[in-house]
Amino acid sequence: MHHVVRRPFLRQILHRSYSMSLPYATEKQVAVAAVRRACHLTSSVFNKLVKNETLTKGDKSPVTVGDYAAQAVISTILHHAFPSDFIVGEEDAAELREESGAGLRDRIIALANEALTGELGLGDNVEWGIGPGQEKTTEQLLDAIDRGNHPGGRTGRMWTIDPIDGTKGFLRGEQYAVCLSLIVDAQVQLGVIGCPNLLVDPAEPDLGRGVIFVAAKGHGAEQMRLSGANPTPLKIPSILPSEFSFLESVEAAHSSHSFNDRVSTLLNITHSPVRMDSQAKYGCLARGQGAAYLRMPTGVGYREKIWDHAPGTILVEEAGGVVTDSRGLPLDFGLGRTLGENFGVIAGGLGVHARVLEAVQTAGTEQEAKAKA
Ligand SMILES: Nc1ncnc2c1ncn2[C@@H]1O[C@H](COP(=O)(O)O)[C@@H](O)[C@H]1OP(=O)(O)O
Repeated sequence: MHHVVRRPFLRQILHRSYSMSLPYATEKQVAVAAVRRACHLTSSVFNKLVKNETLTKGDKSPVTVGDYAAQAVISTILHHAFPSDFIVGEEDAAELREESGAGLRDRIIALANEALTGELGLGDNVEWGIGPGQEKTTEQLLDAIDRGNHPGGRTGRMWTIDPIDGTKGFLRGEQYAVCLSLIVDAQVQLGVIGCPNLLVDPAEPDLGRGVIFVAAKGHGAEQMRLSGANPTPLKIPSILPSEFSFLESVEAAHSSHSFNDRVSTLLNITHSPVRMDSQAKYGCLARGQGAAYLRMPTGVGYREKIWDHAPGTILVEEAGGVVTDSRGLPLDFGLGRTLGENFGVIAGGLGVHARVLEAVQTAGTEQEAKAKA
């Protein structure tokens, strides 16, 4: 009798301390498992279709194949674990449902099923629709891709998926990222960024490549191996690095290199910027590689997408840094699928961010004066 009375109480206490320690513990496990499988998928697409050039001329780009298949995998896992959550994903399956899309569709379904049915790994759970024997039908996988059509907004639980962020880097065999975030009532609660090509430790190249960055609101940021092993907390150094360099896009069309040059000059930075595709830049910043990430628009009209910044923003903030737009305003993830009125992105450690913001505003004023003259 004594035993029967005590057990629920104990369970209650255990549950309370567990949920106090990490309110989105299950979401974190599911998100890491989904990103890990998608990373293996995109690496295998690269090895099969890009490196070995097995695509024929009429085939769709390997990016398209990887993008669709990775979104199908992540969305399927999320739907099994959290059936009522919404998803804001980059892709929809309209093209794959057309008669002319049959070849592409078959390839994507095969890849997605291969990724979903792989052996269970560290922390995996069969209830998330993964593991041997868990094949899905074509219709189920196309529906999974289409579930990414949520318009976003200020209220509710929604996941953002960018199945291959940094498509140019993916094709060059350089950096790209598989990105996932959970947003609740417009606040990012969880961010996971898988970087299959990123060195585990730039100081020790022998450790190899393949990293997953994870951050949960109020609970810090960490880096782990693709397998989930070796979770290591991340903290942006609070002092100004002696070798200050910016992280910036490789693609000049995505971020103004000349504006960054001017900001560097204003800050007396002598080191060249580190150019890298995708949200791997946020990951590098969070682990102290590069002092700030600066992304200024190259023209008017392009609106940044929430899936391109939600995981990176929480990662940098949880590592002790600050992320704002070029006016110093927080990024607003509650305006729909884009960041709306936010103009540019500045990310950096606490002190560094303030200095970069000041220099960005000076460079902006100069630019406006020049345009008027
Ligand atoms: N004109 C643009 N300005 C800023 N970002 C852009 C622009 N065009 C595309 N992007 C986005 O930049 C991201 C990659 O950024 P990075 O240069 O840091 O690797 C992609 O998600 C891409 O979106 P999309 O996938 O719609 O092409």
